[in-house]
Amino acid sequence: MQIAGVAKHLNKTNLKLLKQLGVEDFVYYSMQGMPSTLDELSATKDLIENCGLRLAVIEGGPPIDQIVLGKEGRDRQIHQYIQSIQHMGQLGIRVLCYNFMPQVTSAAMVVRTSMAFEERGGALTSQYRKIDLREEDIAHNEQPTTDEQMWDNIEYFLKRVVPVAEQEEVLLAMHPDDPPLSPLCSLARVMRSVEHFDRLLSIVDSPVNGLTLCQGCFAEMGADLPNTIRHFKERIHFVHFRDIQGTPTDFYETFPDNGSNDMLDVISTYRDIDYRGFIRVDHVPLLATESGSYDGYGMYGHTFAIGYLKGLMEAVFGKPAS
Ligand SMILES: O=C(O)[C@@H](O)[C@@H](O)[C@H](O)[C@H](O)CO
Repeated sequence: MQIAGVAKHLNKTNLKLLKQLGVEDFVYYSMQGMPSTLDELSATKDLIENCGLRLAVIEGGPPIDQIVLGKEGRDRQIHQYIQSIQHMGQLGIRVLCYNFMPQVTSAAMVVRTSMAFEERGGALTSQYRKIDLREEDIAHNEQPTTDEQMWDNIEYFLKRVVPVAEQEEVLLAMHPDDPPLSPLCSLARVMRSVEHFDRLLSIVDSPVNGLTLCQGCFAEMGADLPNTIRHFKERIHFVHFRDIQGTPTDFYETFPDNGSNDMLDVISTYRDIDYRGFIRVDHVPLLATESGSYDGYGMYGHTFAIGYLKGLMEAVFGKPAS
């Protein structure tokens, strides 16, 4: 298992910071799409490599909104999706983390009711409380959707994309819905339980059809993390390292050392299943040294969480050879 670093703002300073923390691999993260031509993706890879890191994971991926809701533009988007997977294959980028949340607005994807909940020492973090969610928080013009429509849309997508991913040796890592609750404002969200992930994996039973073990989301589901990791084993293609406190309908995100799960046990479980993929730090609280509003991607918080993760990994795997 290796740490891959993420920086919402892809610039040389952040890349250099990750390198200084001892990170060797990088996650390109954008919910607005990814470089769409081979040349653009190759230039992004060069920028990252010039700072001494490898481009290992694409997160977010190509536009998927039409695919998710089964709309008339979905074949065009699938065509673009296939091309992007081919580009990744050509450039040796082996992991694609994506999600199937209705992408009607960013507010309809990772849904929170507060972005200013106070964690330890007043560090800002996010909170979701079902009772606080109002319809107008997720304004959209879509017709209500059902679970079975969403499953049909996933199947339509996977049947066309998985064969290409197999050929290109690109691992597809479906990220859970966050929060894993459905429907939210009349839109169904199916990636919300261990059983539903089993169904996802069986729709096209290929080794490349896998998941992102987002610790935060599976914890939000109320799932036991070590058992869940053992359950999915080799179909885990990517890991998000974070934690929460609370229940599916009332939780807040925590520092990774301040949540409800035993992180040493969790990291030991990845060793037990011989997980060989990447793990990245996910949402972190906003610290006093930072300005702006909370978005989970402050570099100070990431620096703390990477250090903590490195310590856990050293305890479990031993000191890496220098
Ligand atoms: O901060 C985030 O956006 C992530 O926690 C996920 O929502 C994840 O990146 C996406 O779902 C991947 O497509």
